[in-house]
Amino acid sequence: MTAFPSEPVIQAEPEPVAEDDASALAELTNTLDRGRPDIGEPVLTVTELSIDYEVAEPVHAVKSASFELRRGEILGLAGESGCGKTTLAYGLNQLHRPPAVITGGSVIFHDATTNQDLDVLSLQGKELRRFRWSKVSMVFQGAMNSLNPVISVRAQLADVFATHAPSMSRDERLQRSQDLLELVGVERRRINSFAHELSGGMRQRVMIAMALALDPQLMIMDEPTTALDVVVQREILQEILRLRTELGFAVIFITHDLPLLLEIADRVAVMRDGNIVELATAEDLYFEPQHDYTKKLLGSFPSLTGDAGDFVRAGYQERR
Ligand SMILES: Nc1ncnc2c1ncn2[C@@H]1O[C@H](COP(=O)(O)OP(=O)(O)OP(=O)(O)O)[C@@H](O)[C@H]1O
Repeated sequence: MTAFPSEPVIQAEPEPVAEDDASALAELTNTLDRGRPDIGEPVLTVTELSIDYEVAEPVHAVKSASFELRRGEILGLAGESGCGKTTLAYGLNQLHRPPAVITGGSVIFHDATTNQDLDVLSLQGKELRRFRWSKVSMVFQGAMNSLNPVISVRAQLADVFATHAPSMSRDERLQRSQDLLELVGVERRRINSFAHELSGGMRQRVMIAMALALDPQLMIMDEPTTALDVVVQREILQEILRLRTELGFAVIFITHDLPLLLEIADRVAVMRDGNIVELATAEDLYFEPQHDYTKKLLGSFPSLTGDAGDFVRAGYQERR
C-alpha cells in the first residue's frame, strides 16, 4: 500500500515561525519568479460550505464559505491557527473525518477532461478515491514524514499507478516515476532511495511528485513547506510556481504565514473564526485591505512593516 495517507488526520498546530525566519523567508520569497500563469475558467466552485465538529460543545469550524477557483490560479488561505483553514481544505474533497460533519453547502468540480461538473460532496467509495488522486490531490502539512520508511520511492510511486492506472506496464511506471522525480527537481537515480536516505526537502518533493502523478487539475497544499528551513522552503515554493505555470493546475495554498501568501498567491482568502472575511487579489489585499481583521493580520507581521518583507512582488511597487 502506498504511504500517502488516504485518510489523514488533522495535524498538530504548526510551530509559530520565528520572527527572524519570517523575515528571512520574506526576503527570499521576494525574489521568486512567479512565471506567467494562464489563469482560465473556474475549476472549483464552493458555495456556502459549512463544517461542524459534532462534539459535546459543537464547533462551527467552517461557516458558509463561498469562493471560486480558476484554472492555474493560486488561492491562498490565510488566518490564525484554529480559524478553520485545514477543516475547509479537507472538506473540499471529503477528507474530513468524524466528528467533523459537512452541514451544508456544495462543492462543484468543473472537470476539464470530461467537460462535466462533478458534485464532489455526493461522491462515494471508489469514485471518491479516484477523484482524490486524479482530479484533486493534496500535500499535507508534514507530508514528508508520511513516506513509508521500509519501501523505496520507486515502490511508493509505482503503487499509485498500480492502483489508479493498472493498464500501465512496469517499464512505463518506472519511466513515469523517474520523469516525475525530475519534474520536482529530484535526480532520477533517487528512485531506488528510501525515505531516510533523502533530506527533508527531497522527501517533500517526492510527496509533491506523488500528488502530481495522475495529473490533477487542483492541488491542495496545507503548510507544505513549514517544516523546512527557509532556503529549502524557497526552493520548493519556486518549484510549485514553476510547475503550476508548466502544468496549469490550480492550487489552494494554506498557511498562517500571510507575507508568504502575498508573494506567491494570485488571490488570498482571509479566514477568521470559520468565516472567509475577505477575498481579494494579493495586491489589493496588501494595498487596500477592507476588513479590520485583515488590517490587523497584516500589521501583526513584522516582516511586512520593515524593508525586508515589504511587498516587492514584481510590478506592484508603484502602488505604494
Ligand atoms: N477533531 C476535532 N474536534 C473538535 N474540534 C476540532 C477538531 N479539529 C479541529 N477542531 C476545531 O475546529 C476549528 C478549526 O480548526 P482547523 O484545524 O481547521 O484550523 P486551522 O486554521 O487549520 O488551524 P492551524 O493553522 O493551526 O492548522 C478549531 O476551533 C479547532 O479547535
